[in-house]
Amino acid sequence: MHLKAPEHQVAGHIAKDGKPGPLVDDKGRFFKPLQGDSRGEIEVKFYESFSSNTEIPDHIRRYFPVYHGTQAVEGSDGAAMIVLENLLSQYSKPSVMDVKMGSRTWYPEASEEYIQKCLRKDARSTTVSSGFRISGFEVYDHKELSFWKPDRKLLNGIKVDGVRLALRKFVSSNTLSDTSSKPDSAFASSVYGGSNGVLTQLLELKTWFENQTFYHFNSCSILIIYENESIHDDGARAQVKLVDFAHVHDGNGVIDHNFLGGLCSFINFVRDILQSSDESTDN
Ligand SMILES: O=P(O)(O)O[C@@H]1[C@@H](OP(=O)(O)O)[C@H](OP(=O)(O)O)[C@H](O)[C@H](OP(=O)(O)O)[C@H]1OP(=O)(O)O
Ligand SMILES: Nc1ncnc2c1ncn2[C@@H]1O[C@H](COP(=O)(O)OP(=O)(O)O)[C@@H](O)[C@H]1O
Repeated sequence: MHLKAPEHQVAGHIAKDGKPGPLVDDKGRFFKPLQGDSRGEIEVKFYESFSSNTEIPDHIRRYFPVYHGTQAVEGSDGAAMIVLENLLSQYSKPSVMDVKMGSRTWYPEASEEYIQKCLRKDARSTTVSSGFRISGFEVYDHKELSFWKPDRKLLNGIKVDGVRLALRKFVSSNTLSDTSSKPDSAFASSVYGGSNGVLTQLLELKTWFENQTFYHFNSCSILIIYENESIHDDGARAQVKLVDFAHVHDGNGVIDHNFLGGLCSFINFVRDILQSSDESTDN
């Protein structure tokens, strides 16, 4: 089995200081290291529960990576990995964004030290103010014919205006590293709009979150993906997926207000960009 580091990972842990990072194979699978201090265990428990939960409708299941169990991986010093569907395997020039949901990324059962660390990051980013933060993104630059990724440290500190700008850059065709040029939002309607676009998918998820009480998706991310190669012909093939279940808890019959609130807020940001790009094409 030939394994390599994923080309378009936009957030989360990477192989560093002897610790394994995620890997992908050529058969469409994504291997995520089992994280220590119960996180790996919690994520496996979630995937086992979710994949056998017969009350999850198919139209919702498609928003989650397919789970293929766990496996000790030779290429990674025998480390145990969670084996998932590689969400990017069918994309050749993907733009990818990771949006961490919720107005708090901590939960009462966590250690005081962990809560304090989360609180600092939540307050410094748009987590507290807007109910989500952009954790990372990478865009295909149609002018430079290469991928562009903003600096993670800078991205972590952006405020609401920065989020609006990032959401526009994510769907723009002009040179993205040039801070003086205004993003043209050329792909806003093909990526965010339409019956298969991001907004429609987010609204479908919202309907489920308004009712589901199985799980509380603490610190979970929405991954947005689209294809640049086919954007002018076959379309953007935009997909919304949920990833990172290392802090999911039982919902115990209670709505996940933290995720739902963040989702509603994120929907409003996406809708605003769609509306403003419609207005600019009308003029
Ligand atoms: O260690 P850090 O500071 O890189 O924090 C990780 C976060 O990075 P960031 O907030 O972007 O700096 C990281 O955030 P992203 O996935 O990159 O959005 C996770 O929150 C990670 O925790 P976990 O894997 O969800 O348990 C976080 O790891 P832990 O601090 O929880 O180990
Ligand atoms: N199933 C997947 N297929 C493809 N890429 C993925 C998948 N899951 C996660 N990723 C990539 O890895 C990043 C980190 O994933 P995540 O599960 O949040 O890891 P961590 O727990 O280290 O934060 C995501 O932002 C995304 O770029």
